[in-house]
Amino acid sequence: MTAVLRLRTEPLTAAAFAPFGEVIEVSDAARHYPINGGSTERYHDLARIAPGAGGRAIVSIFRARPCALPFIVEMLERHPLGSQAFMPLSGRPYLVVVAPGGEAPAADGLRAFLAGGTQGVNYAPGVWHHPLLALQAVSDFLVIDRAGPGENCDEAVLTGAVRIDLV
Ligand SMILES: NC(=O)N[C@@H](O)C(=O)O
Ligand code: NI
Repeated sequence: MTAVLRLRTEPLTAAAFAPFGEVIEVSDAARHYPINGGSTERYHDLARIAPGAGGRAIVSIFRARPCALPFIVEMLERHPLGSQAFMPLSGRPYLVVVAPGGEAPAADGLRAFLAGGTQGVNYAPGVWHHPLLALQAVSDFLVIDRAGPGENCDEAVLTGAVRIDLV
């Protein structure tokens, strides 16, 4: 029987997520100022989009089916050559499961965040993360990541007898 490590989700905040990248959201903590004659407030430069050398930043939409809970995390991936940003378009929460960069993700280093429906995330290059985990219903996400030469997706199976059970 595989041991199950129960990983509780934590709220997504810029400070808590800082080791993994940025949170993309309307926040008074961000630099913001009025534009367009005052009709619009610009929340400026919220994430470091990094297409890497020879890469190009591309914009896509992911339509994701919801995952069932509790969710067993068995693998993570990373994009060593560029960042990857997700911005929810459907207004629903989703799960963000990450581990610090490095050769392989360690199960005891995993963090699980419950992202709100108006919070995006930008994974810095090389940050281990689980592929998109929508919740509740089919949800759309705007995705900004990298196109270009080179292999930009490493996958790692969580080793050891530990599986992460998100509750
Ligand atoms: N495969 C793909 O484009 N998406 C993943 O990288 C992901 O993080 O969801
Ligand atoms: Ni990814």
